[in-house]
Amino acid sequence: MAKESHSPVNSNGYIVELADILVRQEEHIILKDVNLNVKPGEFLYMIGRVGSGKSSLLKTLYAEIPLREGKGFAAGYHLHSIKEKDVPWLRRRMGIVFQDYQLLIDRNIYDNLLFVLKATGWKNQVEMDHRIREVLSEVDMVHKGYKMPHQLSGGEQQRIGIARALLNKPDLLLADEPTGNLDPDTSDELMKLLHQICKDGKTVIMATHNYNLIKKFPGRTVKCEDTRLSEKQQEEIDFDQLIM
Ligand SMILES: Nc1ncnc2c1ncn2[C@@H]1O[C@H](COP(=O)(O)OP(=O)(O)OP(=O)(O)O)[C@@H](O)[C@H]1O
Repeated sequence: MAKESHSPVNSNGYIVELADILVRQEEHIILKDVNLNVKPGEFLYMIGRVGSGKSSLLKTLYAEIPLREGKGFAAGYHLHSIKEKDVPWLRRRMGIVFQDYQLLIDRNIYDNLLFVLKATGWKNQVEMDHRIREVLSEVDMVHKGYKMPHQLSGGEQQRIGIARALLNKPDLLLADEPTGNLDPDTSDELMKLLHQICKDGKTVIMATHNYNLIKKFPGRTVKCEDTRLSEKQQEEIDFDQLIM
């Protein structure tokens, strides 16, 4: 493993490197002997049945689940030795997108984004305003800042979820079932957006159990299955196995 660095990439050239890690939820072993290398700019799908450990692995990457066995590196930080005080800094290097959007329902979109900027240390009003406009433009929602979350469709709310994840210019975007609540057409639009964000230079790791999306938008794929993580070639994926 490379040493801690301010660069999001370690000396092996990876933005994520996991070596023989074990993922537990309480006393249960969810995944073991996990090895994974992700290069900057890659789009990686993480697939597997409900309960196979996709969310747990993502939570390990953003240090919600502490890494106690094995070694891990993500976006500039060693996960096996990261200090509590550094976890917010790790999270600033990652954007996290959730299935249920997790917008604050008591304020409009602009204020949702402003809240995150202030919470992550931004102070200058002009700079915050500029950054909010930039991210809204990236997700094609520039005229929707005044809307309340409930006035947006699910697809639009998820675009805002992505905009929020981009606020601090993360190197790595983690998306946990981002299309889980969306209809197929809206899911396709969102996938195009995520792939565009990847083309623009970000690394994207996306957990999904919707194999049809991978058929339409092919990409490197790893699967959580029977407590193991393994790489799958496109032809090995059973596209008929659509588990919603
Ligand atoms: N907080 C928790 N405490 C204990 N066990 C948990 C906790 N969260 C998840 N688990 C268990 O860990 C296992 C893996 O769950 P996880 O959410 O990582 O799977 P997943 O592949 O993301 O599933 P899904 O597609 O439903 O999100 C499941 O058996 C689940 O019941």
